[in-house]
Amino acid sequence: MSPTQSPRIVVALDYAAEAPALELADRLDPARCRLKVGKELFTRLGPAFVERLQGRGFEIFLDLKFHDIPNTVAAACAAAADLGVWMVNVHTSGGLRMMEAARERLSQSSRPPLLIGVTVLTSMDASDLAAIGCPGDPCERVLALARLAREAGLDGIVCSPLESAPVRAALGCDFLLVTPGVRPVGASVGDQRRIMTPAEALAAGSDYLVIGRPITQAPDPLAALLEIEHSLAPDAII
Ligand SMILES: O=c1ccn([C@@H]2O[C@H](COP(=O)(O)O)[C@@H](O)[C@H]2O)c(=O)[nH]1
Repeated sequence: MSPTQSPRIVVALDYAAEAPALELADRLDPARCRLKVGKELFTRLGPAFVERLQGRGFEIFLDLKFHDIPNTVAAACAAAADLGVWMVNVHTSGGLRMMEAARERLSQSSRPPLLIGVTVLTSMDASDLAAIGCPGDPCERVLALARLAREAGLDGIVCSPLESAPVRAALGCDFLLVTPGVRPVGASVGDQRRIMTPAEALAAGSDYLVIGRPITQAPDPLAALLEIEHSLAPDAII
């Protein structure tokens, strides 16, 4: 990969403790991937852990999926901006005013992170949605929430790669599609429900592939990452 190219794989550092997470980070190259810090490690280790990773040169997706009243979410986004993260996210189901408040507050930051809206969790299928009172096709719901996120001025959404092509067709190219629910051929699906392979996800129009357990739980995480990169080459770069 040339230095001018930007990595499209975001490794989800979902570990129960700092040591294995840093052990993996120390084997990874910030030029080849970004890292995602989510609820588990952030709750255990806090902002200092994010700073340690940033100190090693990694751009960080702070995946805390803020979902609260507008004032609270805006303030949390400002805190994420102060931490210097690359990307932060909120739940689109928090509504237009909440997303607008986050956008507005980040516009006051000198170095705002990308602001991304979570649509329908990739662990949910149509029956899960129906059970919470939202019957219908997950893709239709993702499209509706994506339009709302765009109206609020967000930079993009989290969705399944299954929705990348329809969202691209509806909303165009200048809207980031961040997709978990990525499983290499043969990998365990786990709790994910709406999935594609890494190559399928890129071909469908995903900008960033969020991949956790297929890398972090592999006997050799670095080899697993390299295998995924090879499955994507030469399109794994932007
Ligand atoms: O809809 C969503 C939103 C976020 N995630 C997060 O992505 C990773 C996926 O990890 P895997 O081990 O590759 O399943 C994880 O941190 C989730 O919290 C998501 O999966 N779906």
